[in-house]
Amino acid sequence: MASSELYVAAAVVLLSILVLTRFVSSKKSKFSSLPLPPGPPTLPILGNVHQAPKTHPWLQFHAWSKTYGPIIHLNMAGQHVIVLTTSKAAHDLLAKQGATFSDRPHFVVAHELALQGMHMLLRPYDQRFKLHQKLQTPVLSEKAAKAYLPIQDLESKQLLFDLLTTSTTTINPHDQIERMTASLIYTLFYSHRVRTARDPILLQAHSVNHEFDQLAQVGRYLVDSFPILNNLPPFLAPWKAEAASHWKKQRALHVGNLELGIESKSWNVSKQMQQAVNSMTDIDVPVEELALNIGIMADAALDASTETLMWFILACVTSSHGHHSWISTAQQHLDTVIGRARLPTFSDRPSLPYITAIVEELLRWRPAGAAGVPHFTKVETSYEGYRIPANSVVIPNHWSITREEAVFGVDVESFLPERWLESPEKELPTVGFGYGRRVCPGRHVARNSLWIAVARLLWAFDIKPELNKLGEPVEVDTKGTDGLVTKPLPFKARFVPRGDWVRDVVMREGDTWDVDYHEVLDQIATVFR
Ligand code: HEM
Repeated sequence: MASSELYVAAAVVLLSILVLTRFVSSKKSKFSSLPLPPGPPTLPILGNVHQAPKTHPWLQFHAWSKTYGPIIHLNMAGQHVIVLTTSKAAHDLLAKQGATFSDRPHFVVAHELALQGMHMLLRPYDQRFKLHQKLQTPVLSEKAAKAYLPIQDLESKQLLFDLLTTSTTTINPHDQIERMTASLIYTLFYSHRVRTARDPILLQAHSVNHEFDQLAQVGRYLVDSFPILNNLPPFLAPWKAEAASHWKKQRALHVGNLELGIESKSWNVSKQMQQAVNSMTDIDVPVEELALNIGIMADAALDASTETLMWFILACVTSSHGHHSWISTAQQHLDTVIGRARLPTFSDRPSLPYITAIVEELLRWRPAGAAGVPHFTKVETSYEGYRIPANSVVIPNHWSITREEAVFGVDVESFLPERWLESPEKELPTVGFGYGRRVCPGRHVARNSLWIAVARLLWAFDIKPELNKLGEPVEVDTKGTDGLVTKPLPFKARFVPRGDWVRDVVMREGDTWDVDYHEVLDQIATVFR
């Protein structure tokens, strides 16, 4: 028998045994008299597998929420999946019961083998995770984020310059936006400014992340559903070689970047975190573990920030030819508060609540992680009279949470910044960054990046749809891609300067390549002393 056939035969036998044992092994517990949360009807053994959405799962979860309510139970061939569809349910479980709901589902290939258990987003909620969270907290705190504003100021000026000096006004701005977000993160983390979207370090990160995404595809490896298969010898477990090869690339990327940061002449996050590790006398943190903490943080920052800004451009494009007035309202505010002789700055923030409302609305209208990032509970518990079994995957479905009509109003599909300003007595729940002890630690840095970019882009440009040969606006798809980070499908926009004054200011201030950013970084260091 060829080894692949042997593998399939062994896998089928094990699979049958395991599916059966999952069903017969449920023991009585103090919650066993409670019903499971409601959900779509199931088939024997398969449960809801046949209804599992193949792409864009958040849309099907949202459709189910209309029938089954704020907490839904799915049975994926014995794997319990709980989908939360309201802010209240997500807060009650993931935040208020954080000690129970802060784990992550176990990915054998993508995490345990290919990342040697060191992927920050996928780490189980254990002592080692808490150690790494403790290393991250000071460099991502609100206070630290404030110290990073000069770098965000620099990179957002450069963004305007780059957009203004492209050869044509009709472009897909992804490269310019990604350059800005990458440069912010790589400057802070490694003292490395990114000049173009073709920077070799950025391209290497893309290539490694692309391979990782393939390994992390749900359902690609049987061993992810049945970890016991990992005990098979390597010749029956081809995923082991794939994962080992991937680990070498991850290690090379992140350790290489850490070394770049440590060897640089200025302050950066790598040096700051290395110093924190050195001061811990009782704990050993190997170099690759520190490198992955920083590197995965950089990856998490890059994609989510870039794509949220791409959704902003798309919101402008799809709003500019309708009756929507949020763009002109924002520009009136900018004209009144800023005028035409200078760029908006962070110190204008208190005077520009409408821009802040646009940022919140952006995070609501198109949450970058539309289905959130799954949490996991190892222990059984209950909620609102329902049993939540041990070993459940718990999905905070951001798409439903951001579309709760009782909270946000009936026009949830419209981009309406006003909803964040209209009822200050009834504060809306902020959305998009997850919940509880796994909430995005980069949210302060992210909000600042979004704010300055949104304010400056609206100050400088009318962002309009591409025109076809007949001079009509080209339709843009607003559904976006599948995946952990939901990206707009490629589209083009016209960046039309709002007047000659834009050119005057941006040409004067926007070319930042001569700025001594090492000096700016060394200023940041003073916050940590
Ligand atoms: C608009 C930009 C961003 C969005 C929408 C976003 C969103 C998220 C979400 C939804 C999660 C999962 C939370 C949960 O499990 O409940 C997350 C986790 C994370 N984010 Fe962000 N993020 C953004 C930017 C950033 C930035 C700028 C950084 C770092 C500088 C960052 C670092 C991380 C890390 C390290 C995690 C893993 C946390 C954990 O598993 O405990 N993110 N982010």
